[in-house]
Amino acid sequence: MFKYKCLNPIAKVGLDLFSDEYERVEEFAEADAVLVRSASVHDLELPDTLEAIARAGAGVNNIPLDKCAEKGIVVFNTPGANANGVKELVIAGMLLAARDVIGGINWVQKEKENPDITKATEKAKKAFAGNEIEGKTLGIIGLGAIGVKVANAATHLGMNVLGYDPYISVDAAWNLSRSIKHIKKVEDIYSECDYITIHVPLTDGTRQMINQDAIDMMKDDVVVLNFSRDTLVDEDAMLSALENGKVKRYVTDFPNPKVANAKGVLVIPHLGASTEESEDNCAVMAVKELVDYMENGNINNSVNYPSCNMGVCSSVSRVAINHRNVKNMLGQFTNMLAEADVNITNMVNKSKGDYAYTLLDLETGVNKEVIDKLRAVDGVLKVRVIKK
Ligand SMILES: NC(=O)c1ccc[n+]([C@@H]2O[C@H](COP(=O)([O-])OP(=O)(O)OC[C@H]3O[C@@H](n4cnc5c(N)ncnc54)[C@H](O)[C@@H]3O)[C@@H](O)[C@H]2O)c1
Ligand SMILES: O=C(O)[C@H](O)COP(=O)(O)O
Repeated sequence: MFKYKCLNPIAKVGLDLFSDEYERVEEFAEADAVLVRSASVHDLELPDTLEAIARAGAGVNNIPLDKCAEKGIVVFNTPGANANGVKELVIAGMLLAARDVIGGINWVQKEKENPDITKATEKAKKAFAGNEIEGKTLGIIGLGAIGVKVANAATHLGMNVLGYDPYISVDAAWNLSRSIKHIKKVEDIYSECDYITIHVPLTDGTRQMINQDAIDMMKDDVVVLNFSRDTLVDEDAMLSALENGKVKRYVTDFPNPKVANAKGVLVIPHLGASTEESEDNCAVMAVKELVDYMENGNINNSVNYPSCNMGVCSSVSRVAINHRNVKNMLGQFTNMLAEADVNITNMVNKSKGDYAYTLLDLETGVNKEVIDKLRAVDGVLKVRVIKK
């Protein structure tokens, strides 16, 4: 029996994929596996029993990835599963910034008891007029699952699209419309675009990426959209730029006390992935990842451990070892098994950064003594007997 805990509500269609072998628990401390959306895991004490955390979503800055890796806890996310939901809201954000639709709707609410509202509308509407986005230039920083979808959709709306991503994946490049101009220097995005949207993960390298220097390079009346994370933008610099008219609108999906009431900022309450479709997609992908890891030891879409897939075990037993990426680990494991007279029928050893993972299929079962010896190897972080 596996125990799982949901730190946020997770769509039923995903949770229904757990078989009777899984029990939902209320206590984090009891969980073997955890499902989470944006709740912070940083301040939680990670129980020794915890094997895996699946983020039903893209951003993993709410999870202490290294701390988890160090405890042999594999962290997954669900790449692309909510990208369409975000793409649609980014397009909406551009349209809401281009014309004062929200100001107009608020005006109607104020005038709703006015019997002459029809006539008054025709006088008042010029205050809410704006521009069209067709023919304008959109710059996209980060061409991953979301950036690519935004880029392709914007070209269909008649925008000129410039894209910047020095680490673009082959898959993303294949999916990108050929009409998108590949930009090699991010400065060119800043200086050439009427709309700029940022779709990169929050890391120490991207924090405050849109800073005063970046804003200084932008065209007057630029619209900046941030559906990634608030701290990617120096919001003090952004508010000054709105104040002095350099930036026309800042559209953000991340309310905080600084922007919530600031003039010129359109603040959406983190709704990018809050569609039934995205929530379902993320939940299904996250649960499948957890089940495959718990039952087969396979790792798909982990952000702190390497991908590793040996399918379903057809040998007598399978052992999974999470360990540091240092030399001679495999040699020690195979020697120990040979000494115990256990034959290896299949194995995979993969690494990602400082961490590695070894899956071993064995011709016979292994006793506790061998498992304890494997656990005692310097650099081993976790050993799991997947199949006895
Ligand atoms: N508002 C929401 O509800 C919502 C929903 C999903 C994702 N997000 C945020 O959006 C981010 C992106 O999501 P995604 O699904 O597109 O992720 P992704 O991993 O598919 O794409 C991120 C892209 O950013 C690129 N990148 C990284 N550093 C860069 C840099 N310095 N300059 C340019 N490009 C860089 C990567 O190469 C990658 O292609 C997530 O990390 C998350 O923070 C928000
Ligand atoms: O990174 C993400 O996937 C988004 O920010 C969505 O977060 P949510 O699952 O809390 O809506």
